[in-house]
Amino acid sequence: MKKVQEHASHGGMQEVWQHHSHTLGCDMRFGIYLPPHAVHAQCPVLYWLSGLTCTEQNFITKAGAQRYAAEHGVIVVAPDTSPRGVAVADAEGYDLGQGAGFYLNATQAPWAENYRMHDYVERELPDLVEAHFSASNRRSISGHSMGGHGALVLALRNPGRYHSVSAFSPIVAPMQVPWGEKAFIAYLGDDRDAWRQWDACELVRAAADSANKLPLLVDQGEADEFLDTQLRPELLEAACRQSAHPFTLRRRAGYDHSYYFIASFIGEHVAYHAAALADR
Ligand SMILES: N[C@@H](CCC(=O)N[C@@H](CS)C(=O)NCC(=O)O)C(=O)O
Repeated sequence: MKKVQEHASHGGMQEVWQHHSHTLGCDMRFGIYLPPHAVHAQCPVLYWLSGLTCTEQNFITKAGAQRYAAEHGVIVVAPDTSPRGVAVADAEGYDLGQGAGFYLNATQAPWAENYRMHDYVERELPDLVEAHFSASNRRSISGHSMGGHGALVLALRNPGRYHSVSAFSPIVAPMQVPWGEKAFIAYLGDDRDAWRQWDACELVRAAADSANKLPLLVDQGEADEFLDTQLRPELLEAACRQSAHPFTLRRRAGYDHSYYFIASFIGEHVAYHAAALADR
C-alpha cells in the first residue's frame, strides 16, 4: 500500500492510498478521511460509493463531508467506482466498463475477470482499512446514484454487516431502467432471474419475511434530470410499503443530480450514520 495524497482537513487528514487488489486483479485507489479522534482512538467507518464516471476524487473534493466526519469522529472511505487499468476491460460510453462497475460481481466475459466491486467493497476494502488504520469494525454505507444502488444492495445483501445505510439519488430498480439494464446484460447476461440479487427493490421483496430489517434512508432532488428515467424512487417506496420495510424518502425541491445537492445534505447523512454507529 502506498499513500499518494495527503491534505490536512478540519483537524484531521484527507488521504488517498493505492494498493493492489487481489479481488479485482488490478491496482486501486481509495480516499480515506481520518478525523482528529483517529489519532488516539479507533473510529467507526462510513463507506461512500460514488456514481457513474467518478473516481475516488469526486466525493472527497466536492461533498464537503470532512467537516462533519471530524465533528462526529467518523472515518470516511471512498473507493473508486470500478477496476482500472489498460489490462482491464472497458467499453465505449460513460455507463459501462471503467467508471461504471455497478458494485456487483460480473459473471460474463470479458467483465468477470476483474469486475467484482461487490466483493471488493464488502470484504477486501474493510479488511484493509481495519488492518492499516485506526478503524473499528463498526461500518455504515452510503452513496450516490449508481453508488446509491451499490449502498442499498450491499446493505440488503449483507444483513448485520452495516449499522446503517443511506443514499442520494439512487438507482433503486436497475432491472427496470436503461442504465441498469445495459449494465446487467453486459455484466450478468440475459437471465433476468440472476439480476434480482443486485436490485434493491427485488432484495426488499425477498427479505419481506425477515425480522431484522435495516431502515433505508434516501434523499432525492426533485429537479434531478434522471429522476423519472433512471432513478424512480417511487418503485422502492412501493416495494418497502408492500414488505413493511422501514423507508424514509426525502424529496428535496429544486435540487438536481449534482454534488451541489450532496454537499447540501451530506451533514445530515453523516450525523445519521454517526448516531447508528455509536449505538451499543
Ligand atoms: N450524463 C452524465 C452522467 C454522469 C453523471 O451524472 N455522473 C454523476 C453520478 S451518476 C456524477 O457524480 N458525476 C461526477 C460529478 O458530478 O463530479 C455525464 O455525461 O457525465
